[in-house]
Amino acid sequence: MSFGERTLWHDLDLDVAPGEFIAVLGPNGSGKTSLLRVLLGRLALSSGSAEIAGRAATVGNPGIGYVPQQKTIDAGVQLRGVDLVGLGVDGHRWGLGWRGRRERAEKVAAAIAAVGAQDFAHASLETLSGGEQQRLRVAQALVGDPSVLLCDEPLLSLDMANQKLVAELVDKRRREHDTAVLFVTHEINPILPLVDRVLYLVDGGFRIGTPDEVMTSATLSELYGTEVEVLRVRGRLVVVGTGDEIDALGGTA
Ligand SMILES: Nc1ncnc2c1ncn2[C@@H]1O[C@H](COP(=O)(O)OP(=O)(O)OP(=O)(O)O)[C@@H](O)[C@H]1O
Repeated sequence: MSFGERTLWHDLDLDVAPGEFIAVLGPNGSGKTSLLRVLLGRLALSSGSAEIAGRAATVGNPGIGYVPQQKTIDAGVQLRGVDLVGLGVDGHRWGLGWRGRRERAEKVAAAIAAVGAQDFAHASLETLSGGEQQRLRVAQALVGDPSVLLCDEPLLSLDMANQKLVAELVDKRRREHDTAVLFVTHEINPILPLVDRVLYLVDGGFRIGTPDEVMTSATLSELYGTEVEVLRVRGRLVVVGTGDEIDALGGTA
């Protein structure tokens, strides 16, 4: 994938199995969101191909659920949680008659229940906390019964309890429905126990493997082209020396 002279990645060959949980890591501008946009059919590859369940990536693929980067809901937007989740329903599938409307409402209610959002789904989104809004965004992504779930920084600006809750919702989905997950994040620790493989992008290069294979001082030093240390502190991974926001020292390497 290139933009003019700039190559985000090349020779990237990634096969994601049903039910697999892949964390996509990398510094700002390394191409994580671009990778999701390729799979969503919103960005064309410079060369090569991207397929979802054997079909070329296209816009509006009902097999994909997408949790976009969290944006605060603008004050004055009178959208409720049920409306947001309803936007994720593929209209054609449910028809327009009362039966279609009832099936649609049942789907929306089931998705809201699956993320435990019944108590606040009828409130205006602008009145909800970041964690509550994020649970509804996950419900919106799941309501179409996707076989692939793409998540772009879904834990951003959530406290630890809500990070855990949202990560567990995604994990439950892939375990119960064999949904493959690509999870873009700057913070691997909240999802470390769930991750099968890591795709780590840095400045045109990448590594793919289990967290134990990729998250090592040797591998990341090679990838960043500078001395990087990966430490394990109380079960958490601490990365030092990258000079970017993944760095435990906050980019002051
Ligand atoms: N349509 C485009 N045309 C030209 N350049 C683009 C386009 N889309 C993205 N880029 C560039 O590609 C690079 C990768 O962007 P991308 O948003 O994929 O990075 P990212 O890894 O998701 O970053 P962040 O962690 O900051 O969200 C950036 O330098 C961006 O400016």
